[in-house]
Amino acid sequence: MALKTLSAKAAAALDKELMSTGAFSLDQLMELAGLSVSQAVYRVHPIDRGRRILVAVGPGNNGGDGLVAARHLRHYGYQPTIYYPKRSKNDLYQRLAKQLEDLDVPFVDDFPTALQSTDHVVDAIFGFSFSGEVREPFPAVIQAMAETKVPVTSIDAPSSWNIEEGPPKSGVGSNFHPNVLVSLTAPKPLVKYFKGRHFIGGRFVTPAIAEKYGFDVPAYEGVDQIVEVGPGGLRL
Ligand SMILES: NC(=O)C1=CN([C@@H]2O[C@H](COP(=O)(O)OP(=O)(O)OC[C@H]3O[C@@H](n4cnc5c(N)ncnc54)[C@H](O)[C@@H]3O)[C@@H](O)[C@H]2O)[C@@H](O)CC1
Ligand SMILES: [K+]
Repeated sequence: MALKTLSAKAAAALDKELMSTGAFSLDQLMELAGLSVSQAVYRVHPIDRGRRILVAVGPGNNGGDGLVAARHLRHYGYQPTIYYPKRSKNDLYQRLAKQLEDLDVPFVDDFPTALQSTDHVVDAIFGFSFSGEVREPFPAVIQAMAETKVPVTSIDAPSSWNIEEGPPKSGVGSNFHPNVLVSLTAPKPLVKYFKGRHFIGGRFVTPAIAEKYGFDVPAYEGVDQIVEVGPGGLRL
């Protein structure tokens, strides 16, 4: 049976609701989202497969999740490197970047070169608020992720994919098929085009919210922040 999906509009409304009537702060949700992603990377890419993790960080909250994941991965013993070309002036992102700098995590300007010496990539460029055609400087980054043999884990959406309709039919992103996807809260409709390992993360939703938005809270086990589900959002 297929898992219920959340449209981009519903995902944005749910986010807003969690941060208003739900009484969460963005920092809290981002911390839990990033923690989920770090656990998924640990699961699919154990440390003995190579410690070097390149995190491609976009300008919004998807990027923030990537910065948080990088910090947790650093504490697990990985060696993250951050590509963050459009740094936000927002205080939250500045603090997340400072926390990484204090752990001596390097920030690099040249993504294709960094890609040549990494063991795994985390795609934290765009999430459910992406729309239209990919603007600079990200087309070359998406293209490099599409062509690399290094495994890629995408946060919430493969960046450049349309949230409802999946990979673009042509141009940037049409050949981008990441190996792993961590859907936050619930999968987005694009999962039906995704063929890799698929996890749900973001263990912060109440049963009442899940019921209101029409999806099931996955059966997280023990202290896990992620649950693996089938590729296109099918239950395993
Ligand atoms: N409730 C949840 O599930 C949570 C979701 N979070 C994350 O927040 C994400 C959504 O964050 P945001 O709404 O900030 O948006 P995104 O991070 O998805 O992207 C928005 C940014 O991308 C830019 N952008 C959009 N289309 C573009 C294009 N075609 N070319 C270049 N730039 C483009 C926008 O200008 C904006 O700066 C989710 O996907 C998820 O990763 C978490 O941080 C918090 C909890
Ligand atoms: K992404």
